[in-house]
Parts: sequence; C-alpha cells; structure tokens
Amino acid sequence: MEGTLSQLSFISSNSSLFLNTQFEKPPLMADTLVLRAIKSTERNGASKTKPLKYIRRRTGQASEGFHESRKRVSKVNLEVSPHRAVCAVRLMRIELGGAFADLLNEKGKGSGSNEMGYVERTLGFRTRPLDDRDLRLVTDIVGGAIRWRRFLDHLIASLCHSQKMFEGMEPLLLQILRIGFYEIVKLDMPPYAVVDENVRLAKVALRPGAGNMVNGILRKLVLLKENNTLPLPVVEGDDRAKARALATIYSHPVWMVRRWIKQLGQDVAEKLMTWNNSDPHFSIRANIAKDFTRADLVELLTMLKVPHELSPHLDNFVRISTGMQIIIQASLLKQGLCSVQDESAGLVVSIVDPQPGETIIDCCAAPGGKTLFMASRLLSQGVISAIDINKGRLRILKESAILHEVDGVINTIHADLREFARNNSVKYDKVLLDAPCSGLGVLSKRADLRWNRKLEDIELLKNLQDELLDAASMFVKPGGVLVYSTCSIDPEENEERVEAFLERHSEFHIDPVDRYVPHNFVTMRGFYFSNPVVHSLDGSFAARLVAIRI
Ligand SMILES: C[S@@+](CC[C@H](N)C(=O)[O-])C[C@H]1O[C@@H](n2cnc3c(N)ncnc32)[C@H](O)[C@@H]1O
Repeated sequence: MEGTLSQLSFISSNSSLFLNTQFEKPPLMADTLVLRAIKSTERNGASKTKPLKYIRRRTGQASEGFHESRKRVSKVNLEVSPHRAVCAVRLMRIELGGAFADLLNEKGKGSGSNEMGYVERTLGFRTRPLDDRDLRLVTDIVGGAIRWRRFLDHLIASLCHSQKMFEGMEPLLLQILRIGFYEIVKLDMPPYAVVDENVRLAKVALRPGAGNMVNGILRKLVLLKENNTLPLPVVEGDDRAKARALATIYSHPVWMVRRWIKQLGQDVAEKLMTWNNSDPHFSIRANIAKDFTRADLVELLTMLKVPHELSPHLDNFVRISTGMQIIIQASLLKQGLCSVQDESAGLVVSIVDPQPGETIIDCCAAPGGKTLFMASRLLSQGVISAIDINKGRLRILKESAILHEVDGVINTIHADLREFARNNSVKYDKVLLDAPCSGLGVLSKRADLRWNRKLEDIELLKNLQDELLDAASMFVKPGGVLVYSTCSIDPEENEERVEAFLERHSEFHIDPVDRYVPHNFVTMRGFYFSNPVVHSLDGSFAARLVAIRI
C-alpha cells in the first residue's frame, strides 16, 4: 500500500488503517462476478474508457442507457446531493478495486487524491464541493454500506422481482440502492427525502428508467419498514442454517460466524459482531519525541471543542469518539504532533518496554505505528532496526519517522525477514514480531476487511507466522526478549502459534505480561489479550518470551 506524507499520521498501527480516501486494495471476493463481467467486457473489445456506470454486473453488456455518442459533461450538477454522488463512486472504487481505476484511467491510480475527478469521470458530471457535514455523511454512509453489505443485499434481493434481476443489476445502480437502504433502515433518515434524492441520483447518473426502478424498490422498503415487516431471516434449523441467518442479520461472512460460534458461543459471537458493526472508536497518541505532551494535546482538543477523555491504560493516549475531521483540519497529524493509534497497539509497545540505550529489531515494522511509539520511548538513545518486505509501506515509515523526529534512532531495512535472518547474525536486546495476520480483531475499523478474508487465509497465515517467529528468534540475545503480537482474536494465530514455537524452541520461556499491562488484559498463560467485547478496544494479542542465558 503506497502512501504520501499527508497520510502518515493517519496510520492505525494495528490495522494499517488509513482514514483518508485512499482505497487501494485487491478486489473483494463477492465481486469476482462483477470483475469477471468487466473483464469480459474488456475482452469483447469494449472501450476501456467507457463509463463504468454502464457495465452490467452479470452479463458484462452495456445497459439500455448506454449510447456511444453520450458525452461527459463537466458542468456542476446542483440537482444531485453531492455526498450521495461521492458515496456511490467511492463504493464503486472500493468494491471494484484496481479494475475501477483501470477502467477510468489507463494509468491506474493517477487521480487517487482527486475524488471529484473520479466523480466526474464516473458519473459524467461534477457536484459542488463537499462541506464538513457532507464529509461526515460520506464517512458514515460508505463505512455503513460496506459493513452492512450482506444485510442490505438480502433486503434488496428480497424486494427485487427475481434473484436474476438482483444479480444482473449494474454496479452503480446497486450502490445507489445500498445507499438508500442503509439511510432508511440503519440511519433512520426521513424516508421520502431519501427516496427522492436517490431517485434523482439514479436518473441523472444513469437514466430515467433506473430512477423509476430505485423509486419502486425504495418505496416498497419504506412501507415494509413502517409496518415493521422487513423480510429478515429467522435464526432456526441446524447449525449451518443458524449461522447463515446470523451472518445476514449481522452482515458477516458465514465462515466467520460459524468459527466464532464454535470458539466463543453464540451469545459472545453476536456481541462481537455488534462491536464490529458499531462506529469505530479512535485514540490519539501525543508525540513526546516532539515535546508535545498529553497535556498539550488535551489543551488543543479542548480549544478545538473535540470531546475527549484520557486513556486509563496509557500515559500518552487520549480517546475521542467524534471530531476526527476537526483534528485533521487542524493539521495536528500532518505536523507529527500526534498520531492515530489504538490503545491495544500501544499496550503491545508497553510489553516490549523499550528503554533508552537498547537495541531493538522490529521485524514486521511498516507502516510504523509501533516503531514510532517505541522510538519515542528511547529518548534519542538506542537504535531500532525496522524491517519490512513491503517497500511502499516502509517508505511511509521512513517519512513518518522524519515527521515525528525519531528518525535518528530508526534504521529501515527492506527485506524478507526470513532471508535477512539467514544472512545476518546481529543480536538485539529486544525483538518485536508484529506478524501479518487475519486482522479479525480490527473489523470495526476496517469496514471492508470482513469481505476480503477467507477461511483458507488463516491456514496460510499460520505457516507464515511460524516461519517469521523462527526467523525473529534468531535475533534475540541470550537473556533478551521476543514479543510476538497480532491484531487477531483467533487462538490459532495467537496462543497456538506461541505454544507451537515453544515446542520447537526450548531455549525460550514465557515472561508473563502482568508487569507491563493492567491485569484484566492478562490471560491464564500470562499472554496479553485485548478483547473487543470485554475491553471495547481493537482485538489484539501479544506474548513476551525470554531467551534463556546459556
Ligand atoms: C501487521 S503489519 C505490521 C504493522 C506494524 N508493526 C505497525 O505497527 O504499524 C505486518 C507487516 O508484515 C510485513 N511482512 C509480511 N511478510 C513479511 C516478511 N516475510 N518479511 C518482512 N515483513 C513482512 C507486511 O508488509 C506488513 O507491513
């Protein structure tokens, strides 16, 4: 994932979350159908620059409204509500991923920072610029429509004449319906205004017939909602049937629901999904390396009228539930005075417990959330070697380190850790392996992640985690510390990886983490676990292992 300096401080270290509008990611699973359709259109010789809005999902044919002669107009359209136009296009970008960029622009991501450029080239018109309220709505609606996709699609499909009609729906029309359904069912917005606005968007962006269709379906929805007769699945039948129904009600993939019911029981699984669907909470870390203390941060937040509270767990952290846009606009992040970092990630750094003068290797360091926090705690004495296989993400780390004024203690290395460990025999006081993982602990922040993950990923990740743990252990000094962490809540990526490692490496033993984090985060085996359902933080795990002195 590439990034620019302006993105640096938006990094949530646990989840590599970017709070800006960059969405560069592989296409989503459920949309292979859509992508296939698009690719088949390309194969059939259709113009690469044909507006994406005209592609049908299943057939890959141009819709009835497509006219080669239709020219894009660059006039500002005042009829359409700008935030809905932006939402529709942003949802298309997220859902179609690289294929979207390719279709719009043969250079791919050329206009990544210019959202209005995307709107203009996708819809054929410009809207007035978004104000703060529009921006908040875009964030809410896009996040919500992605999170609730399975649930919304169930309702939309139930109100279409046939499954075929739903499956053949063109992507832009589907996004407009998802927006309307989300606004009516989940945001409880005034229904007839929502109908009118989305009908207008469909008419202007597509064609009058599309507007009529949106009108018919949304009006049906309004009636059903008013009569409290929404077609919701009933949780009954065998385990599989129950999991399917819960997956629709809570809008998660069926495999995740089945796994969680088995691991946690239905009650906790439902609580976890409720957390994943709730508005994400953020915390902000004051950058003491720039002599910017939490007291300074609190003073600024008070001045900016951003409601906040102090973290009970970490000295430099402040929690906020609203006001992120204000913080962004005030340039606090751009100036490197603070960064967005979940407390669950901050607690992993507490477990590493970096001390001035120490040598540390951060084995999977990019984009650098934990590296920067560790570096700030070295107080300019010591060194952190920050390794990552991903050059783009490592570049973000480097730029952030300069911005945060901790570059003096960070040395970046672009390498595959396994390869690097084979060819280097340097030993460090502390080794952090923040391993690549499923990210199942950060689904409330990464709205789209649930749809990108597959059950098979966990198996692949487990092998990689074992290999990386073996490699990381080679850097630990006798008596030194190895911290293994993930932002997953899955025992197979967490406790089970550590237990398997200890079987392979009798030279390590568990150092219980109760000296470093509050007791309610410590498991029976002495590991750290932040549980979204219990702690209202992102889910994450860490084990502190010590190498015996020979
Ligand atoms: C969970 S992220 C790390 C997040 C980071 N510690 C932070 O706090 O911002 C995992 C990282 O592992 C890196 N990675 C994956 N496989 C790797 C390998 N074989 N060698 C080195 N880095 C690897 C990925 O590029 C990714 O940046």
